[in-house]
Amino acid sequence: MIKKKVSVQRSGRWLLLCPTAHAPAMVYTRGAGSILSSPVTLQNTSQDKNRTSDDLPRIKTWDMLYRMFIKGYYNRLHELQLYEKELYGPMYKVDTGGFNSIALNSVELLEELLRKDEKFPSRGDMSLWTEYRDLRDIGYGPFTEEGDKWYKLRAVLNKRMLHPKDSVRYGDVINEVVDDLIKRIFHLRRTSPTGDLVTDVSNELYRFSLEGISSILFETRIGCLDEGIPVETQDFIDSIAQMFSYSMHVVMLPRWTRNLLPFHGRYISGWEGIFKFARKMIDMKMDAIQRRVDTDHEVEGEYLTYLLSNTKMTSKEVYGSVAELLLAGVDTTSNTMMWTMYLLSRDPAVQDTLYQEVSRCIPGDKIPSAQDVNQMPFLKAVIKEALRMYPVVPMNARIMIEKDVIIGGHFFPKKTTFTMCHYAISQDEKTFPEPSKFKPERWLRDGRARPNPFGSIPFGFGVRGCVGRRIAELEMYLALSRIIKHFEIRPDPTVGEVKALNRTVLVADRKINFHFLERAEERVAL
Ligand code: HEM
Repeated sequence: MIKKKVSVQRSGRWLLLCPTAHAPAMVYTRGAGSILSSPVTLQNTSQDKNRTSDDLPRIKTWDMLYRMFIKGYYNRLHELQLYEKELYGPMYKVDTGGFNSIALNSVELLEELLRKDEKFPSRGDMSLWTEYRDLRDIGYGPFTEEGDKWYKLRAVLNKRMLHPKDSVRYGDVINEVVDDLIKRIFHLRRTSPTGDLVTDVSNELYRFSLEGISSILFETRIGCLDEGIPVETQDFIDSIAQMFSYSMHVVMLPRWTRNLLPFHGRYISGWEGIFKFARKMIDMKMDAIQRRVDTDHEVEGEYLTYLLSNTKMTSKEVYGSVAELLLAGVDTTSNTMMWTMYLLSRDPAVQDTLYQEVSRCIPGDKIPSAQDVNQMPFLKAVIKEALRMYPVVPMNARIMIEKDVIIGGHFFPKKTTFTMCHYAISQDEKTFPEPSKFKPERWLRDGRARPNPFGSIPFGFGVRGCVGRRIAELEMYLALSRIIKHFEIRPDPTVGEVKALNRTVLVADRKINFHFLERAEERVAL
């Protein structure tokens, strides 16, 4: 709550400029291949001190192209990590002319790198995203900003978002959206031919996630879960899809094709649509705040109100940051929920354990609150395990900008790019026995030895880690606990076995349907 009289600034800037960061799809969609056939083991001995990247197994352009386009890894780059680890061991060099990096593919090397990370960690070139902002003079957000400016921006954005106790304040807002999700599941299954089937669940979860994150970031509902989505909201959804789907063309095609081919124009028009909507929502909030200030009323609100009235951010800077928070917070959360439900649907025993915990902690018609979630360790473990098996951001990057670094006994000069193979690392049976089994219990703090924490870090690590982590977790906990309370989720046998594709994030290779069987003891009026 803001008590003092505040004025909403509309001009000036205190940050901006500097390329970088990542859209998970862009930075992470580089792959590789090689001519080496036997595994290589790296040892950390004193003689390694003088080793450099020249001593590492090397992957060249044609190997990469062969693997991606002939062997079909283009869409399955996460699986390529497993394949390459078999061939080259835990550290290898990707040297494809335009893109050079050192791939780290073991938990030890990953930990070593992240513990040596710099004060202002960097993920790499993000000009794809900054270009539009430069064109329209919009501020950079947490993804695209770098260096000291990024650090200061994160200090502002982290407040009211990153601390576990911060997420509690969004519990009621999220629960309203969860109410609508549950109602929508009831409606969809009722109107299905079998009376319990919901088709294309990913799409429903996308709508839920977008509504959830928008209701936090815009402090208003945008109607994604309504029967007929409002036209403006639909345009916004289409713009997001358009921007992402034309990103790859923009990355792959040379600049001179931009005036000849339609792709770059469509990419830019996707951004236009995103910012048109975001600007409208933010301006509406700003006007409302200004009206209250002008009439000497208290200004009340949460995240957006805080950004607009408690920080020195200008509206253009707020547009930039809010748009990036929003884009980062939809596919990630919705696909994690989808994979979690997929795993639960195939494992009735785990699903039942979860149901027992949920119904014990939230008996009767009680709606779980953010605090109640802390009484449900198995619920948390289920999502943690789903993120281990399907880390929606399966690969990430770091560039050591300022300093040389030694990793795994090898010397790397500053400006070296490292790719972190999170997917393969989280499948390593040394860290996770029976890695392909869905075993949430491995995360319980019940006296058993816990896995190396770097084995699965789905939200990244350190000061550059995910800013939306607490919100994403709360959304998933509140939604999943309610779904499991009402329904037993069963697979739709007509769908068959689902594989993951490495697109913007890890997505399913087909539309997924579930049967939602209403639990007799939970039949409550909605
Ligand atoms: C299951 C859900 C999510 C997962 C698995 C996830 C994962 C990640 C990962 C792996 C990173 C990179 C961290 C690093 O480089 O160390 C990241 C960054 C980021 N995430 Fe998330 N994320 C999720 C949800 C969200 C949500 C809901 C938001 C917005 C509220 C969000 C906003 C961001 C932003 C802005 C960054 C860039 C931070 C920076 O560079 O300073 N994410 N996320």
